[in-house]
Amino acid sequence: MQRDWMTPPAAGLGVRVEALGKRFGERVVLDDIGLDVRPGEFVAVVGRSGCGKSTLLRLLAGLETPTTGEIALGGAPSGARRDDVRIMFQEARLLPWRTVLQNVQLGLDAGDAPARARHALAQVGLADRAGDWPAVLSGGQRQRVALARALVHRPRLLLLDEPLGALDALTRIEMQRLIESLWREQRFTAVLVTHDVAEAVALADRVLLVEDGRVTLDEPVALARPRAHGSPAFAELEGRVLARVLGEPPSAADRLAA
Ligand SMILES: Nc1ncnc2c1ncn2[C@@H]1O[C@H](COP(=O)(O)OP(=O)(O)OP(=O)(O)O)[C@@H](O)[C@H]1O
Repeated sequence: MQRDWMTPPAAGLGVRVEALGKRFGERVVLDDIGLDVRPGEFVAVVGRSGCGKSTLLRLLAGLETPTTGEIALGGAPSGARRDDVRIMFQEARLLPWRTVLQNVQLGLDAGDAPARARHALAQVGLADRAGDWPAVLSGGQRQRVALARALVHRPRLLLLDEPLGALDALTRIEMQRLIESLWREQRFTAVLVTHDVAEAVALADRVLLVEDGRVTLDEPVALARPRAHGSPAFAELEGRVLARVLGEPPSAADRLAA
């Protein structure tokens, strides 16, 4: 029988951020962030280490409170954490004394929780590992479990804080493909923080650069999906965004294109 939780959620949540600032003591981390993410859009945020990317994601998740400015999710002012907004980190953060299935069903009401968790595990290709302990999984498999733990709540906004940062290059590309196919199927809005400009260009509709507490670049990625790493158009865009992240002057070709 088809159940509600087997179908994708109604629509992704739109995100609107205005004049967002965050200070920790005297340190101004975010100064004046403006951001508009359409429902169902996939946006990547890049920037140098320490520029405040994770802080921005934590603010969107309701894990931090803004010092100044406003965040609206789905048109409503955001405050506390909400169930349809999930966040995934670089570490899977699984409970080692619980099985894979128990980790995924944490936080669900009893009833059909095991069936929902199994469904989410199947979506990430781990249907046969439900009874395993986290310790026997590879790093990539643990991140799949973390992804299932987010998906089981049918998120309308998925926040991804460098979730593939600790994986080897091949596993990373496999996981990128999995995230992209789930995003296409489930239609959640996605905001990905990554150090890897190629990952941002592979997955995002737009790449944003955060510098000096502001968004200083908003680059649309108009390449057809799935995107071929290394194609000339991919490499050109990746090189251009990377140069901006590193603060290098534009090349002659960029100046002509601008
Ligand atoms: N809870 C906190 N208390 C004090 N300072 C903090 C706190 N959280 C973050 N910061 C500071 O805010 C700045 C931005 O941190 P954040 O983790 O958001 O950067 P990031 O761009 O995600 O960095 P990275 O790419 O290295 O992960 C850093 O200087 C960090 O020390």
